[in-house]
Amino acid sequence: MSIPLSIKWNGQKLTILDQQKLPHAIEYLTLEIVEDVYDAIFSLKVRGAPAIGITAAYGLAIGAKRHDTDSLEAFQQYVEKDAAYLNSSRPTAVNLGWALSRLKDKVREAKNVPQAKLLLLAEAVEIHQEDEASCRSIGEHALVLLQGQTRVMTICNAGSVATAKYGTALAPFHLGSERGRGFEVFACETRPIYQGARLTVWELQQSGVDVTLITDSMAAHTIGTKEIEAIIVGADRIAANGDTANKIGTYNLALLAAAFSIPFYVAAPVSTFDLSIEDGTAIPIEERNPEEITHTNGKPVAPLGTKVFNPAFDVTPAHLITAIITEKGIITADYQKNIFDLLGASTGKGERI
Ligand SMILES: CSC[C@H]1O[C@H](OP(=O)(O)O)[C@H](O)[C@@H]1O
Repeated sequence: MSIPLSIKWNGQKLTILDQQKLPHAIEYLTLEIVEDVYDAIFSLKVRGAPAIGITAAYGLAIGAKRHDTDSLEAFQQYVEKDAAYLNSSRPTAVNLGWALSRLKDKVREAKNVPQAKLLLLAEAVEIHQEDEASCRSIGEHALVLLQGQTRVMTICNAGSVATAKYGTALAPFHLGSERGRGFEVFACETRPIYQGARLTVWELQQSGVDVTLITDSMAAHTIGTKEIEAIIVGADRIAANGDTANKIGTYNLALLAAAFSIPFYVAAPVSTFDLSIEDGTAIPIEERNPEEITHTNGKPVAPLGTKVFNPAFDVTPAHLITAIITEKGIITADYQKNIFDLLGASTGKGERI
């Protein structure tokens, strides 16, 4: 797979692929301080639930290196403050808070500040490496599920650049291409910031996958006329009952899948599950700058001062989801029961994974 990695850590330096420059430029940014990481996440230079979590983890670790104190208590307070700041960059993807929580837990194991700093960094590297393995496993499980299905639709970008590597929803296409398993993918452009047109199309072309770009409003007509056989999407937060938050427009596709009686799959690592919430009504939905809708290339399209509603995500009810594909396996309804079975009895209600 010849797609540039979204996140690089060389032991000293954190660099990210600037996703706002894709697909026409491959540029990496070095993030040196916590504020750089916050800005990179907030401005979607790095985006995608898993990639956000990995980047924030490194951000917390590099930020902690700058805290010169011998007091472990003071150090832990600094880390808590930095983690809260990074966690405020975007509200919907649970991977952000999940990754930061893992690092904060590690600090509590430390006996002194130098050890705490090493533990933070080691945990960030661990999260990064785990995600690559998880995405590859999701791709393998998804290939099994998609057997006999060639024409598949997706929305947004749940691809390699949104993760450590391979992606979630796009993982089967990247892996399949390496094995001569052909797909015809129909990518929704994903207004208002075009993750589908800019990122998914580019990724799949890099992997030699047959990809066709459509506007979001073409989805129903395309499913019917092109005889789409399945829809597969990523996720930003999955509640205990299986309700799933993903890019705005995903709910539309789930309704269309039901109307056309085709399967609707969610692909996500277990780090995207948030068992502390019963259902999707508790998932915070990010609302972004109205100019993402009123402007194109910085120029106003709508009349100035137009009232705008710009939610970046929607929530698909579990009953519209055919299966959730994770690195640990595939789950189907009854999600409430099967999610806990999949994750083991240790994750009781109210615990994050
Ligand atoms: C595997 S990426 C998951 C998820 O994140 C994306 O949102 P954004 O581009 O705003 O970061 C999109 O919802 C993907 O499906």
